[in-house]
Amino acid sequence: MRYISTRGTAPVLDFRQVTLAGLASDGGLYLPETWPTFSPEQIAAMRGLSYVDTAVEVMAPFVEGTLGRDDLKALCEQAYGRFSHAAVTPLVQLDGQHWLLELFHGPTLAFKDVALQLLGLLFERFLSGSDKQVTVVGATSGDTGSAAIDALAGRAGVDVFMLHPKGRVSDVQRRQMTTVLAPNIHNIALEGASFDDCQALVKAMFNSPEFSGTFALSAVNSINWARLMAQIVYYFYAAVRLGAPERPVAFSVPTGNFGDVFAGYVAAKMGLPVAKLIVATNVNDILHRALSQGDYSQGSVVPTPSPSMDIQVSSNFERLLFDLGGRDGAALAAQMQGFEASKAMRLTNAQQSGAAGLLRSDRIDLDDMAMAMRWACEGAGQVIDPHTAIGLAAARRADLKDVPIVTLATAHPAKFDDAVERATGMRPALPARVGDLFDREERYASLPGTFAAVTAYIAERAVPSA
Ligand SMILES: Cc1ncc(COP(=O)(O)O)c(C=O)c1O
Ligand SMILES: N[C@@H](CCOP(=O)(O)O)C(=O)O
Repeated sequence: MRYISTRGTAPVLDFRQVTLAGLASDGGLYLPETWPTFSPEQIAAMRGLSYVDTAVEVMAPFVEGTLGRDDLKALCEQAYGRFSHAAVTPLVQLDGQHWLLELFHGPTLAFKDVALQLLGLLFERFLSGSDKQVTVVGATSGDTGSAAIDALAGRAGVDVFMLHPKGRVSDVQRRQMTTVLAPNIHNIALEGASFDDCQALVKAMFNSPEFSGTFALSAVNSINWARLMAQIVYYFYAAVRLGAPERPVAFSVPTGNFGDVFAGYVAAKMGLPVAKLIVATNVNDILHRALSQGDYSQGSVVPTPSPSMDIQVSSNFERLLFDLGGRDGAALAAQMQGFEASKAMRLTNAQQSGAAGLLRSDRIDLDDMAMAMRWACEGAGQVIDPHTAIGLAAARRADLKDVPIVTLATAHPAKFDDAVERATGMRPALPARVGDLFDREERYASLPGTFAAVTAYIAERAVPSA
């Protein structure tokens, strides 16, 4: 499989190269040159497969030329062996139409583990035997950071510099990052910053010829294609269990950086019968405005009880616009450069109507979020986190008849215990597997959110490429 950039001019890469590369050198994002597809018979043959075997079927076409099926299977067994549920991503029925797909049974209690446990092993595999030292620069609103740190702590050949917006992640999220004291892990809390500011700094580092020429930069955010590839798997796994390919299934996805829902879009391109993908946002609703009105204009970020979705520039939306706009790299580069200059853009008619076939969106406010948490708790005995509640609220008012709707349960409720308690009166306990999180020493740097301050901090600690 070969990978191309959304902006058309970066070199074409193979899977190993794209995994280590992160952002493309033309500022774009990598994606496969063509979408592999499965016939209904091939999808039907996934019935009864374990999560690992489903993962091998779904991901094999993307790693072709770099990893064989046996190697891929061994990596998946190792990655998903750390999950606390035998089904890895189990389905839980709420009522006659609604299901939760629990994605939080990994080591750091959020869906990010599904991809990052594998990505950590891919880094190890692709760097072994070389003396290359990779500098991972990442931005997090809480969950990517903890999952990436768990996956990469102590690994040879990788230093991790993780930026988070100071005071805008939950206590559990922060501690999951800052109590990991491995020497290759560096947490940076950016003062007065939002996740968008952190993400913009990361992209600026990739786009700086001087900085990216000095360090072998790599990414663990969903700008890295391998992240999305691993997330496609659970759409197949869930839909097949609910009757695909004969019965189409809809998914409701709590959305911020548009990575998780883009993985669902790819599953549909690969032949999975997806009735609808519901893009559920909180009040930081740039994606809802874009999909419902064609207006992709950046507002300022409002802090909410679903902090991981407090995002107003959704990186992976670029991948969707590229695919829907006929894969014209030059046109997309001009559109994105216009957005970067003015913080606003209109979707083209082709992009808007292309999206409308599969995607619909909704914006969920605080009251609707709290109501969904109470409904799940009182009606179905399920305590859910605020992000999942946003997905569930959108699913419940989607008006899709006769179709099972699966809401992606993206985080364990205990990661957001204060918000859950406020809405439901129940305070979820942290699972034993996270251990004595609140007794451990924390270590992180607090820095002003400027390019100069952050790059100076990294340059003092990272190993320059040869
Ligand atoms: C718990 C949780 N739910 C939902 C999201 C949104 O996912 P995405 O950024 O892939 O749209 C995130 C962050 O990415 C998250 O951490
Ligand atoms: N919600 C995320 C934000 C980063 O998203 P990513 O999927 O692009 O890594 C987080 O928790 O950090």
